[in-house]
Amino acid sequence: MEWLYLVIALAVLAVLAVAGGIGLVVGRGRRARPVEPPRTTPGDVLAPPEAPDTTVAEPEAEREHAVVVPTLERPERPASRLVRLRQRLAGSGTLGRGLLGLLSRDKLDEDTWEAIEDLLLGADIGVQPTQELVERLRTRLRVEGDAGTDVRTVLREELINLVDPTMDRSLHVSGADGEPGVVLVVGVNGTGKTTTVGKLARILVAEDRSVLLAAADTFRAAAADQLGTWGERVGVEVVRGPEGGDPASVAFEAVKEGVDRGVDTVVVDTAGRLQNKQGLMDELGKVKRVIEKQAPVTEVLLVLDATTGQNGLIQAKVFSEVVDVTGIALTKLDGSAKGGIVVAVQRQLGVPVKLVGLGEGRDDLAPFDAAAFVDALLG
Ligand SMILES: Nc1nc2c(ncn2[C@@H]2O[C@H](COP(=O)(O)OP(=O)(O)OP(=O)(O)O)[C@@H](O)[C@H]2O)c(=O)[nH]1
Repeated sequence: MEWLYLVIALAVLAVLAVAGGIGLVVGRGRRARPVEPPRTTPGDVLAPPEAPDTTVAEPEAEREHAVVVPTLERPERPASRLVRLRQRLAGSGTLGRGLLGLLSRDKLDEDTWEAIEDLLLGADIGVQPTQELVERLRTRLRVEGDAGTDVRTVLREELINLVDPTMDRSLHVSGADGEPGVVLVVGVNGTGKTTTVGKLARILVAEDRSVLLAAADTFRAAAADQLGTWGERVGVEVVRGPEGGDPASVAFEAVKEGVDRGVDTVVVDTAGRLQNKQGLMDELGKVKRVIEKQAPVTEVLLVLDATTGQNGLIQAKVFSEVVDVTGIALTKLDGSAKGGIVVAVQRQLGVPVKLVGLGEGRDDLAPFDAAAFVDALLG
């Protein structure tokens, strides 16, 4: 009989030992594993936002006891970003090269001037600015041509005039009396609004500003997640509400939080549903009104997709009638052979282009500069 007790006791001990072993393995498997992020150096073309995060994600239920050490990225400083413009505008190079080729002909006859006009119109510069530019070039080349003036120099000067170097292109991201600056970002769906908010947050962080983001695009749930990912990478928090909730209340909470915490800038992403002008006016009007119970909106940025040409301009016009737009972020300029849209949009909306989107990389948003832009066009 004793031998039977002995066998049972041994069996129980064996089972306990095996169970303990399994417990240990599961416990280890639960820990988060920080991953070395790719180095961000100026000039790098970074991966699109969908690139893997800097920490290995864990299932929600297992996250409770995990210690996640976030590794923050250091975004590129804005000053060095415009150098990428030249190569990214390669598609638009046809405009610069084409114009220079035509203007350098021995004889500038009517056919040549017509071809110049066609080239400018094809680059979306718009009818009125095209006529003005052609008139200026005709006069200057007639008067100065014989004196041996360089065609390229004349064209460069006139294009810069057309883009207007006198416009104030500074972003108003600071509030008065210690209040945060509030940047309201508006525009049609798909123009790159949320991406631009994320990229703008990086520009502000690169300039050592504290930032809070508001996911007031409650219409598209993924937009808030998208912003969360952008924010996480650079240590910026996102205030969000329930899906389908009131965008104005999210914006209000974010700006309130910004005031309470004393952050430098709050950037508010909005939904760009263009179902009708009245609906848009009601929604954006309300968002702006409730924000201003906390702090004035210092900048209203309209995001416009450069590849949509005149169509995009018509839609953009509706937004500019609904809110007082103070600056334009022109996205996807890298994919467009129609750099002339910069001139058309400024003329039609009467507002300066302040930022340009140059690609899907995280730091592919640059402050706009008229001379650098024209130099990139001329190649
Ligand atoms: N090539 C290029 N792609 C861009 C640029 N800016 C944004 N995109 C891409 O455009 C697509 C749409 O961007 P989103 O930011 O989701 O657009 P959205 O306007 O917020 O869209 P909704 O949230 O639906 O209103 C994404 O694939 C972006 O990566 C740019 O400057 N260049």
